[in-house]
Amino acid sequence: MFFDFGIKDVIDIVLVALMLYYIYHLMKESRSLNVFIGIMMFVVLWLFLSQILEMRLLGSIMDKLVSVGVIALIVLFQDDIRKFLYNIGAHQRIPLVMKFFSQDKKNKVDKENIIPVVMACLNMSKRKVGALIVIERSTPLDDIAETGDDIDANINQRLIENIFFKNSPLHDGAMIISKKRIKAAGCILPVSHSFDIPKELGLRHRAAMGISQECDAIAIVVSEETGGITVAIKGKFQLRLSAEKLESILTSEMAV
Ligand SMILES: Nc1ncnc2c1ncn2[C@@H]1O[C@H](COP(=O)(O)OP(=O)(O)OP(=O)(O)O)[C@@H](O)[C@H]1O
Repeated sequence: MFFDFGIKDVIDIVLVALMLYYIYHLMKESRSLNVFIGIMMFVVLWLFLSQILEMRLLGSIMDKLVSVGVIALIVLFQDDIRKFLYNIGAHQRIPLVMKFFSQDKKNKVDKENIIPVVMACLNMSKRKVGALIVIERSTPLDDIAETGDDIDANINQRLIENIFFKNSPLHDGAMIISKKRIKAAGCILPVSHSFDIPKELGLRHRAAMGISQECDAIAIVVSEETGGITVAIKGKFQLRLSAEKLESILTSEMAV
């Protein structure tokens, strides 16, 4: 048995080790480290009892628990599994595939649409009007848009400012910009539970981070408290932006 051990087995072990390390990191981030340790202890005990000691009765009971446990884990960790699969998809994308699935070039938000967004953010920042704007890229945001109210209007600076005006019925929640249109407002975004977000940033920023972690959308926040403009892209914040910087980020990101 020992002599059968070959290069394939080494690769197998390395891949399993990498997978366990990745799961360990994911669970640590989502505060589920104790669950991970519990699962590992159960698996070691199961292998020891059923494979090494060959206890058939206990082994078969544990086999059944493992098959039910896998379903329970999928339900318990559906958000983390989703994030994990999204990360794999995002890293492995080949440019050609990306081109195939992404929006038509003519539907992509361009410079003409970026200016009104930037100007609206600048004005709202000066007046400390809170705002949360999400610009769709290759991942469709239809499910998010459905949580708010349909707008379907041209991207217009005054309309954006009007929507986020404090007494407007749609000022709460996020605005979705898709295919050169303001698609919806008052939308609910997934909130990030990351520990890395500075404590002074509240739910609006957490919601921007949440959507940017789940897809390739660009989220812009204007803080009601400080007037600061922040952008969240792929799980990273760029804080305290000037209008010029916001414009250059949007222009370069939309060109990708
Ligand atoms: N999940 C969410 N999806 C969309 N919008 C949200 C979500 N959670 C909170 N918001 C928006 O954020 C507002 C609350 O902002 P909060 O003061 O907690 O955030 P903040 O990050 O500190 O921003 P600010 O600096 O503007 O105060 C809500 O009134 C709502 O409009």
